[in-house]
Amino acid sequence: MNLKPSLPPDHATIRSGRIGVLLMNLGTPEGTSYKPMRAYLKEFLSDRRVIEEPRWKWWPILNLIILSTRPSRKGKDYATIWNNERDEGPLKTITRAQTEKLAERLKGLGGDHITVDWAMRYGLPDVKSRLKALLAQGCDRILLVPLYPQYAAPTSATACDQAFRALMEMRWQPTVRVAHPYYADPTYIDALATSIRASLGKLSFEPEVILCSLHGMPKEYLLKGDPYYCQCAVTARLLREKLGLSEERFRLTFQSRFGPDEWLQPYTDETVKTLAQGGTKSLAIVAPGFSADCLETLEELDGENREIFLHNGGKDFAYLPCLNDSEEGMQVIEAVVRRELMGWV
Ligand SMILES: C=CC1=C(C)c2cc3[nH]c(cc4nc(cc5[nH]c(cc1n2)c(C)c5CCC(=O)O)C(CCC(=O)O)=C4C)c(C)c3C=C
Ligand SMILES: [Fe+2]
Ligand SMILES: [Fe+2]
Repeated sequence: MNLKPSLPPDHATIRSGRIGVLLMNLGTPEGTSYKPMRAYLKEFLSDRRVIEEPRWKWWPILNLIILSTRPSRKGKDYATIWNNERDEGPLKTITRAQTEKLAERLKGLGGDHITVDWAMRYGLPDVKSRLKALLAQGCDRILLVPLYPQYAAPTSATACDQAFRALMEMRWQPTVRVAHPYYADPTYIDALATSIRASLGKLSFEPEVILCSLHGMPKEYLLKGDPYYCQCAVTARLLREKLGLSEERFRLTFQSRFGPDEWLQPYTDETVKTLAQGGTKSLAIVAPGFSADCLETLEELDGENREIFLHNGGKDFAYLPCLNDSEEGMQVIEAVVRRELMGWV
């Protein structure tokens, strides 16, 4: 029996049978001058997953106040960490490197059936165009990997929203999976501990206190049910136990507060100041919530918080780098992806 339908001669040929893995991170401006900075901040801060204020209330604050001053101010901050060789933010450089290394590491798994790509929630390369590129290559199964160890609506959910919005326009949707947050995965905790020990080993001093600084979020989002705070607390506890440190020496704090509302506490900058003023002479900060170093780590932690510590009586300060595309970092991303691909390969 012939099961093949007879197709009209102009029937579209659509490639299929491949698996796509899309690494997704936050995004970065296209340049540090006013215009690209404004475009980036406007896209970011217009996202209802990030700012939950009603539109009528938020629109004038954003357009008349924030977007008139913040682009120039933050542009100067970005300029201090910019990758001038590639003319891009470090978040892009590192996410691209993670993608290339992951593709290499997955070669044994799916032969040449797997394509690994990357996209940014805000700015470029955008999620929709990278999804379309995967489909064009014949990926009819796609794994979305938000590169955030801890789930938060303003990061993981909005990246997935963006992917789902693109899927809404497709006649033939791929089968889609979303990687689970990996905040408690032993591979992640082990990788962090190994990386922290190695970084500490290179220092000329032993820090009295290590701050485990996670990106903050309005406290209200936690009260409304976002699991981010609890996942951060689990990561910090597991990491502290793995490193064998007391609660006094290894402390969870939250950085990058934005706007007048209360955010998750304790705040990193206030803790740094209080410690320095209270006589702590040596301090290290690690930021395990970021899968790649970026403005929030390189400028805010290694720049601003270093200044705060040294100006308030501190003597020795170190910022310990993120996992990035290091061997440990790649072990984590590979483990997450391999687990989520089970049943597909
Ligand atoms: C205003 C609300 C914000 C929430 C809520 C928020 C949550 C959140 N963000 C990250 C990760 C990153 N944020 C980064 C930059 C950044 N974040 C906000 C605002 C919120 N973030 C702004 C306005 C900016 C841009 C810089 C600035 O103007 O201050 C970055 C760095 C991007 C880069 O290019 O380097 C990351 C990464 C997480 C994990 C999170 C979780 C709740
Ligand atoms: Fe942020
Ligand atoms: Fe910041």
